[in-house]
Amino acid sequence: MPIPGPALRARIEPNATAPELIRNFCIIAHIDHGKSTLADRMLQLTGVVEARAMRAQYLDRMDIERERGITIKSQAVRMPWQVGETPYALNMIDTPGHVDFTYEVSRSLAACEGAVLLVDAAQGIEAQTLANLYLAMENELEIIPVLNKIDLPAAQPEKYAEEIGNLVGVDPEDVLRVSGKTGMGVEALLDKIVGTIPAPVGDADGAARAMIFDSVYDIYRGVVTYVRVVDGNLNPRERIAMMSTGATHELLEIGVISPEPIPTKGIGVGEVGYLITGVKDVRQSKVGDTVTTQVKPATEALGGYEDPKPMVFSGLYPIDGSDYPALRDALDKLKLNDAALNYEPETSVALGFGFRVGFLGLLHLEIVRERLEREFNLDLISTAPNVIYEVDLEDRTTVTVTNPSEFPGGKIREVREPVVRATILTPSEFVGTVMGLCTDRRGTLLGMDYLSEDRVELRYTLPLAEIVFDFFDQLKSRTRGYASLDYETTGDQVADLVKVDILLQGDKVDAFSAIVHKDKAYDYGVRMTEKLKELIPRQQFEVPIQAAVGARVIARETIRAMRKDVLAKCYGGDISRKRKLLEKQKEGKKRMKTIGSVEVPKDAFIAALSSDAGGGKKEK
Ligand SMILES: Nc1nc2c(ncn2[C@@H]2O[C@H](COP(=O)(O)OP(=O)(O)OP(=O)(O)O)[C@@H](O)[C@H]2O)c(=O)[nH]1
Repeated sequence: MPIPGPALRARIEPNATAPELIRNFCIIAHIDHGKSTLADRMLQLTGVVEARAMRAQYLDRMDIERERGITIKSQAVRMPWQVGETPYALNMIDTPGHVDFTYEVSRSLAACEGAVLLVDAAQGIEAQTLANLYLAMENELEIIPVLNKIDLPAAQPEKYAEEIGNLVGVDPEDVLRVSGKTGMGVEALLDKIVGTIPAPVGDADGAARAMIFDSVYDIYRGVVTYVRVVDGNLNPRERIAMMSTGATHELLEIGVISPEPIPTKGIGVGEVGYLITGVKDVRQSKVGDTVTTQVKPATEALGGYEDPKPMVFSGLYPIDGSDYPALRDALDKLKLNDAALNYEPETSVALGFGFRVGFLGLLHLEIVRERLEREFNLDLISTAPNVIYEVDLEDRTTVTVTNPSEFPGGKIREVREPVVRATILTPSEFVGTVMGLCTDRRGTLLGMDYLSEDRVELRYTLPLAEIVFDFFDQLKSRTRGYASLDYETTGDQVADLVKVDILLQGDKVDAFSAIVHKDKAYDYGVRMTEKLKELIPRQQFEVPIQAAVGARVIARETIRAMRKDVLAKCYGGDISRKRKLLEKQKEGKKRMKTIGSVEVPKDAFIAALSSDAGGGKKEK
């Protein structure tokens, strides 16, 4: 994408560094409600990206984001906008809409004074609409409610304007109606942003303080750090300090993004821009941290900083053991660009050398796994996702378990599991179905409210282990896609949990072990042995499959031996057919992991848990 020419650059570099001419806002919404498309349209309307250069969802740079149509990394971009004779600089932050990335959303919100709350006019308010609205209100942002996709025949603007008006406390007539796709209403929205969102305030003469709200590794420039300046200013060539660690770096470049990096002479109060210091690891430039200057350091950091904490763990193993060094190097590279990625070496009896990797959630797990396979050409096995358990033993010691194989065998006094507070929005017709699913996943109803005559908000406490795998898929499939989910961790609870082991030919396969509630152990054992019987191909010998709790076998299946050699029917036949069969067999072996003497398909480790995982009863 070419850097804008002098004419455009002149418009982008107005004297809008004055805080009263700056508006910092973000776009927040439920997944797929149109944030990125609206951002595209704003880029075009403000002339920052000419129509011919526009690719749909311009700001979603990662391939996976574009293929999956979801925004993962927040992007900040500065847009010039004139109201009357006055030129303004609008700093827009397009935020991730997925529950895995709530921390990043919260840091983007902290960099703004206002938020465009976008609601799909054909869907209405969803769970993440509420979650992001509450986050924006916690940050005391000015909210501009907007109905999007009003070009859709299924749009019901009157109905949902009423819903949003009740929620945000504005007259439904004041809810803007736009179409990110056609551009209708977007100019009026830009004017409303200037007229409604307050200008940033700060102490221009104070010690510099800037909040990091994104940090991206670039293979050519090293880490590009996105900041919002609250006090003072930052200038090229001065030394800056990270307040969470005290580390200092020389500022090699500073500028604004519009939509590509444009170096400037510095950024001051209220400005949103980027810093390049030459560091190579995003961990040296943490989202939520405060940047100050070494020469005149601030005494107090800006609030809200947290180290990202992994919520879900999974084992990652190369199918081919000789790929272990390549997997380690690939994780080291991904870590440069993903501050939330945690991993450490792990050994499995069944799978060999691998890593126990911590993720923010299931989408984060899938994205990392896809990137490892696609960008580093690795063939991987990932074991079922686990949460962190705390196990108190009779001898007063406590074991932290992130891998079922670490679950202690001794006398257990108490097991604690993480729980979340879940918000589910559903049409009223599915309330019973949703309550049944939550009860089955050991949920406790906290309350329910009718948002309108046919939309209900349900609030549950649920064990994290019961939702990390396929709760969301089950929720969607049982409500014909209409229900939506958001959750946040709220601590832990004591639970009666046991470890269920799976044995192949009498040998325990640690990669298949799982920690489930005692009441669900039998169902889980039956389902896993049945599933594995389906997934593991017949071998030259009989393969007994057992599920056991400790020494007690609770379920078993047997895979009968294969009667004949694949080549049996083509002895004496044409050589090409024989070669094709052997090729096919070799191809098939690449996707297999040999455990003991049994060949297990790599997907068996996840597929075995599919359809109704999480130890739930056999669901209808
Ligand atoms: N008809 C119509 N479709 C739209 C409009 N805005 C977005 N879409 C479509 O809705 C889908 C989601 O749009 P995105 O802009 O990716 O939504 P998003 O909120 O950024 O999605 P996430 O980044 O995953 O949260 C895409 O297929 C868009 O083409 C609109 O105004 N009208």
